[in-house]
Amino acid sequence: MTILVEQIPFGSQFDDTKNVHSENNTNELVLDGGFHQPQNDSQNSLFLAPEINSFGHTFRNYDEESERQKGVEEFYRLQHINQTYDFVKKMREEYKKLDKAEMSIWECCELLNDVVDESDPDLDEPQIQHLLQSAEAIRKDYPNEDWLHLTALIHDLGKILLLPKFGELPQWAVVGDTFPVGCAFDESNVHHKYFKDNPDVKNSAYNTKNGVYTEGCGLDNVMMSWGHDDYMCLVAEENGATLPKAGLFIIRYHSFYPLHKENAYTHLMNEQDFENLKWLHVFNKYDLYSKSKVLVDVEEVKPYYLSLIEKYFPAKLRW
Ligand SMILES: O[C@H]1[C@H](O)[C@@H](O)[C@H](O)[C@@H](O)[C@H]1O
Ligand SMILES: [Fe+2]
Ligand SMILES: [Fe+2]
Repeated sequence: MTILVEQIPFGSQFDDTKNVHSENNTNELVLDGGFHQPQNDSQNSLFLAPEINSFGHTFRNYDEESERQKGVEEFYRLQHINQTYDFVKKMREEYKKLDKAEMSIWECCELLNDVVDESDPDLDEPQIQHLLQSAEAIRKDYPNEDWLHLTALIHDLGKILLLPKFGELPQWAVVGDTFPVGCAFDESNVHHKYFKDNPDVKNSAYNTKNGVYTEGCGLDNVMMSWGHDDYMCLVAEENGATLPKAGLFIIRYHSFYPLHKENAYTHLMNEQDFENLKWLHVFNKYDLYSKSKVLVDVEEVKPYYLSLIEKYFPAKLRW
C-alpha cells in the first residue's frame, strides 16, 4: 500500500530527506555530522509534496482571508491567552496519573475517527486519516526505519484529550502549535499579538528571554504549552515504549513550529536536542505535506501497523 498524493499541478520533490538509514537499527541511531544529504537522483524521495492544500491555499498560511481561517485565528486567540505556566503545571499533574483508560495503541487510533482539529488550516478529515497518511508517506521514503513509521502513526494520538472520557479539554488545550511557558513568548509564534492578554506577560519571573530557565538547559527541563504532544509523550514513556529517543522527541515537539520552522528558542536547547532536531525536520515534511483528501484504506494497512505496535509497545497502556 502506498499513499496516493492528489493530482499535483506543481508537484515538487523533497531533496533534503533521504533514505540513507537502510539497516534496521531501530534503537541505535547514528546521527553524526553527515546527516542524510542527497547523493544522486536515484535517492530522490518517492513522496511528492503538494504545494497547495485541499482548500487551494499554501500550507500553514495563517493570513488567508476565509471563514476557515477566522476559526483558526480565534483558536489561537484563546490558546495564547489561556496557556499559562500555572495551567500547564496543573495539567501535567492531572494527566501524570494516567487514570482515564486502559487500551491498546490501535484502539486509540480508532478513537481518533471522531476527532477534528480546529487549529489546522490544512486538514478537516478525521484524524485517523492524518495518522495513516503521514505514516504511509514516511514509510515510502524510509522503508527500513520502522520506528519512524510508528512514530508517525501515533504522533497525534494525544488529541483524544478532546473526548469526554479523557477530560474533554477545549481545543486550545489540545491542538495547535506549541511554545514554552515560563519565559517570553517569541514573536515567531503564529498570531503572536494575542499573547498580550496572557497574564504571564506581566509576571517578571516569566517575561524575560530565559524566564525560569537557564541558557542551554535542555528542552527536557522546559515546560511546553499543554497539548497532545506532551500528553502522548508522557503516555509512551510511562508505559515503557521502546521507541528510540528521537521518536519520543518527535512526538513531544512536533507542534513546536517556532523551534523547528523558525529557529526560535534554540538558546534553551542542549546538544542532544540538536541531534534529535534533525529527525524532527525529516518527520515534519511528512506530517505537514501528506494532508490530503485522498484517503488511506485503513483495513489494508492495519496488519503492518499492528506488527509495529507489538514490537514497541505493551498490549495495553494506561492513559
Ligand atoms: O494545527 C496543527 C495541528 O494541531 C497539529 O497536530 C499540530 O501538530 C500542529 O502544530 C498544529 O499547528
Ligand atoms: Fe500534532
Ligand atoms: Fe500531525
